[in-house]
Amino acid sequence: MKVVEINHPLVKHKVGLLRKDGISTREFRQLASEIGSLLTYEATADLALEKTPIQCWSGEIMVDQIQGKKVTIVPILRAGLGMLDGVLELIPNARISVVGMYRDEQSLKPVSYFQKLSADLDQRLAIIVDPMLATGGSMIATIDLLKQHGSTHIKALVLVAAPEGIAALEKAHPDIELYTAAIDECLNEQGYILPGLGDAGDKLFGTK
Ligand SMILES: O=P(O)(O)OC[C@H]1O[C@H](OP(=O)(O)OP(=O)(O)O)[C@H](O)[C@@H]1O
Ligand SMILES: O=c1cc[nH]c(=O)[nH]1
Ligand SMILES: [Mg+2]
Repeated sequence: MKVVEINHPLVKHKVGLLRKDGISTREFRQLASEIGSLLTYEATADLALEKTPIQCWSGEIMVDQIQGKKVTIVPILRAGLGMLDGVLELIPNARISVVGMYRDEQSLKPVSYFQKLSADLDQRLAIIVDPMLATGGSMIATIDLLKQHGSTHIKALVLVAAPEGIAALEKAHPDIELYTAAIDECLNEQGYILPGLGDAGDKLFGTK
């Protein structure tokens, strides 16, 4: 599995701000979205281009356009919504496939509760967004679902990844690519990432 930890200074700076205890909902939302944009920029660097004729002011010319069907962005509810606007800033014509998944607090296993996927998944790049890769269970279940519906080209964008989650993802889906703004130390006994961000969904939605 290709794992890319983004070391761009803007990303590192923004992740540092995200970790601050007592951060406001507004600031957490803004930073999650901004880092979502920066991760998207990196993750789309290898998209294939094709030459297309256009009428320019100076006559007909050939310009570069992204090849193939439109990308589908896959936010994992709830917390993935916090990165969606940032991805759409760079890919405004993307399709969106919504997957509802929460992690059972006791078993730490993912529980699926909603799905509404784009058509023609077999012909689109799928970019999954979720701030946290902890045990990896939610991401693995989402990729299982996308593959069952035909996806073959998948990239996952997360703000913070735990080594345990990366290892589990690599075992289950070695063919995907993971882009993360930080690889942290470990999980605690409750399955939270250390040092991590705390509960990203609660921080984005102002719950708890
Ligand atoms: O890698 P895992 O161990 O599966 O944990 C990560 C998942 O946990 C969080 O979601 P949560 O279950 O808190 O749902 P929420 O987004 O609705 O808050 C997070 O946004 C991931 O989806
Ligand atoms: O650290 C973690 C782990 C799972 N979900 C979160 O929101 N944070
Ligand atoms: Mg949560």
